[in-house]
Amino acid sequence: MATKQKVAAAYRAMQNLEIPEAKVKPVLKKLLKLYDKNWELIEEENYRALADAIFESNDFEEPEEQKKNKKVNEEEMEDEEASMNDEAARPLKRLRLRGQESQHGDCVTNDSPSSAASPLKKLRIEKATTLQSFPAQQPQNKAVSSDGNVRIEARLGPMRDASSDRGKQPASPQVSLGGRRHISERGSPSKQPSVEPGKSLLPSNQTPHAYALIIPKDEPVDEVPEYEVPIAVIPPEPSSLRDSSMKNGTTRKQAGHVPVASSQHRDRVRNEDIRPSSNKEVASNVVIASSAKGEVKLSLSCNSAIAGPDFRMANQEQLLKMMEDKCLRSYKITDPNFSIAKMLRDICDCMLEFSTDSNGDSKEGSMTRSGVDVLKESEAHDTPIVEGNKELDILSHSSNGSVHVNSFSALVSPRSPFSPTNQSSLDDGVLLSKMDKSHDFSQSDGKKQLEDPVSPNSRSLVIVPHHQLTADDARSFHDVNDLTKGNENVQISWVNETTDDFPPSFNYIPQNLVFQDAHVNISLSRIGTADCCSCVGSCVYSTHCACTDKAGGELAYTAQGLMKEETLEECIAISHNPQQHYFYCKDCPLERSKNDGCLEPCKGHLKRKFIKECWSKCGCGKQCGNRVIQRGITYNLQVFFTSEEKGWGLRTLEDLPKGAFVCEFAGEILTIGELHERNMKCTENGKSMYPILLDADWDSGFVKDEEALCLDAASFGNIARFINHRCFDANLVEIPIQIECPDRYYYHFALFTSRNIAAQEELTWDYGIDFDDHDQPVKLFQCRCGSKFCRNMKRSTRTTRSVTIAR
Ligand SMILES: C[S@@+](CC[C@H](N)C(=O)[O-])C[C@H]1O[C@@H](n2cnc3c(N)ncnc32)[C@H](O)[C@@H]1O
Repeated sequence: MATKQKVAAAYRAMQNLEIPEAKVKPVLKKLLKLYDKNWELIEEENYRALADAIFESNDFEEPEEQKKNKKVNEEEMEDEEASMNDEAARPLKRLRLRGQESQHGDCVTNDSPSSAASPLKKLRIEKATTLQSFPAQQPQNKAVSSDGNVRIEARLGPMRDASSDRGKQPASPQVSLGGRRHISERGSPSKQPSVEPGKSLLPSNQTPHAYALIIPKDEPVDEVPEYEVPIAVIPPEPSSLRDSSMKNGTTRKQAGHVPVASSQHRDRVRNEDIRPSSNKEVASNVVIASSAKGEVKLSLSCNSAIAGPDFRMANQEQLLKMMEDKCLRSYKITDPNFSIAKMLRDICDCMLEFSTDSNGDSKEGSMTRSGVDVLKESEAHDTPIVEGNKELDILSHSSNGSVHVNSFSALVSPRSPFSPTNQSSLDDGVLLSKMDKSHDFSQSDGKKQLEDPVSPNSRSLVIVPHHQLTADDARSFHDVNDLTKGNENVQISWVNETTDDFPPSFNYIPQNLVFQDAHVNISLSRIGTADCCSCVGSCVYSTHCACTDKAGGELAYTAQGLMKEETLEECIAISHNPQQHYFYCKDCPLERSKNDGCLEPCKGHLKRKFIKECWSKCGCGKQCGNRVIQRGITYNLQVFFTSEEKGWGLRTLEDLPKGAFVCEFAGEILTIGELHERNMKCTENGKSMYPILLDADWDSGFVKDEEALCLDAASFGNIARFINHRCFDANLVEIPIQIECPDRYYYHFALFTSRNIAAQEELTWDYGIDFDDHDQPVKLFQCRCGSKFCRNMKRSTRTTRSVTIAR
């Protein structure tokens, strides 16, 4: 049949579905382009691909940017149209390419003119974003499109610097699947290094490619968000593969189904007619974990018991082929170069990028991770020695009916000797993606390095069969990415490049908690009209705000959420010249708490400038500019082992502007009496306390014992417990923030940057210690702050400040 007739036949078929020619034409053109004019694919199943594509294009409104692309593509298509009538269909290049490479884990990106010009593919690329989530096991992470499918996107190739996204909305909702790392409401700089996959995956000069995965939902979804997606195409499914793709519960239309007229209707068809029969109990699991040195372990498990007695193990080739076909057909992946092995390596890349960069995206969108414990780094991980296979491999079945599929590539791990282990979460094998230390961002020059994509050492994948893992190896697959255990808006990783030590064990609490006796009375009834504002929206625009009035009459924060220069300088000046701001209690609660019969005179407390933030009883909203610290940590930080014998420390992974809120010092709220008791116990058993007094307002009147409070972050604390002391020129300054209490005996101890801080710099704060005063609640330490103003070296005669932290 001549092309003209084929076009006419397609129009007719669509006419039967009451689709006007005008709608068919542009989609048909795109489809022809996508299929390299292979009419067979378009005609199959009564033009199902065409109909689906038309419906998809109708379902979603395209964003401006896509429309622009579309226009360009339309122009590109003009030539196509001209030749539409006379050119014979060319061979199916994309499928052939895919077929060629699918036999190999490795693939070469197709940048041929035809693929580059593919409008559909281009639109996909527009949509590309970092893999934020692997939501198959986490329904709450699924982004459900209006056709009832769940969409995950993974990006292959050089990553866009996320900082370029600052202040912009994600291109489409699904892009922000895991908004966690983009949470910064003030557009905090969140740099994402442009890490590229290894040489074998993608030549350095290639443009980014995107894979778009749509996992069919298995349950009806009542409310589905609308997504802006490009025209999606479901290529017809050859009958030879149909059975296999249906088996695992993939919701596909049966052959011969006539596409229906709306996405809602299609949902119904899928849910009612084609619902998988028995996949409710599918017990598959994806475990992704990484170590401090950038190794990523992927473990995919599926329960073979569900397949019944006829279960047989697919060989590697079959499995790859089946999965690739499935992805290309069922999941609407339109990239002909798609390969599963490559996708797995991409997951490793994304994981590495996710865990090492300062980009944002995703607490909620984080990949599915098992609760692999925080465990130790194995030294044996450092030197890969054997060039190995580059393919996906199926290692073994386990005796409990599970099958473990492990992927490996490039290099075989040098680890040895190995001994059997029964790490249940690691099962039978691991895929490790290694990042060469010389390219690690944590190197001593303090700057993140972009990986050399052509260096075989820059990142490689190594396979370590599970049965060869020692307990030490297993420990390296800890949940390194988040010391906060999901308690903060951002994940905070740790790294130790100096010793074999783990971070100390403690309970992470994002906010202060009362230990026992502390009387922190937070109640709405205590907040009078003078203690909360009646502003509407944000107090930034308010002429009169009761909260800011309390703190000096002016909003303390800039529109970007930074502490205003003037306020900040005032706070810094207090820290720098404490003598001028000391006050002395007549009857010091601290001395009273010692209860040793000899009441000593008060040694002085530093009166600080308070900031009052708005709170729940205020008229303003949650986004009010006068609510900064209560939104929590927003910058990318990392705990690291210092090289100056200070133990662990905290550093920033991104540049921080002056006046930025870093974190609050959170811990157990103790009465001063409890502090004293605990101090004595700790002295006896050699334990540490990290106490700070909440004494910045003790001069306001007689402080009752139960109101004289302090915080101890040693056993229960947040990330601030890792911040080391630096005399005088520390880069953080403490500022008391009053939020939910009208009194100032309880307040939040917030740490703000006192200057611009470059990425990788250690964050420090002046504890205000007088290193000459040995009559302090806790033991002093030998200061190694390195400051030229170090009080420990100079043995200053400065009096004791009220804040004391010692080990
Ligand atoms: C709040 S903790 C800071 C985190 C601590 N480095 C760790 O490893 O967990 C305070 C303790 O860190 C150590 N430290 C903090 N600053 C220090 C400094 N400038 N020089 C030496 N040790 C320091 C002291 O042992 C101190 O008791």
